[in-house]
Amino acid sequence: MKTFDELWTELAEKARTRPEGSGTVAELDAGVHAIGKKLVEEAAESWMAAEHEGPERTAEEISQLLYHAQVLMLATGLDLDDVYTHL
Ligand SMILES: N=c1c2ncn([C@@H]3O[C@H](COP(=O)(O)OP(=O)(O)OP(=O)(O)O)[C@@H](O)[C@H]3O)c2ncn1[C@@H]1O[C@H](COP(=O)(O)O)[C@@H](O)[C@H]1O
Repeated sequence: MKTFDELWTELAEKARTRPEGSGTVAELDAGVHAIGKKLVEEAAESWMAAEHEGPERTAEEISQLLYHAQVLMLATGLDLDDVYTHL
């Protein structure tokens, strides 16, 4: 298990060091348009899971939504504080 902040630290490091085989690096290379599509897809899957598939599947989809949100932040050069300032 990892927290949101721990995932951010891991993904930022992947973006910086670009290790072979990283899905995050591949997604960053695919660009903002492709990442945005994944984000919307996971949002829809979270919604569908919440309505029809129960809390465990919903949590899984939301975790993927958070992952893709972080990848979009990395792709656009945002840091956590840039987002937190709006909370
Ligand atoms: N938490 C995640 C995570 N959540 C979602 N995803 C990606 O989002 C996809 C989920 O999308 P889908 O539900 O559509 O499932 P899918 O496998 O894409 O299905 P298809 O579209 O392939 O049919 C997964 O396949 C992963 O590519 C994630 N990829 C990585 N992480 C974590 O990010 C860290 C870095 O990962 P790497 O960059 O791959 O080393 C690790 O700690 C990982 O656990």
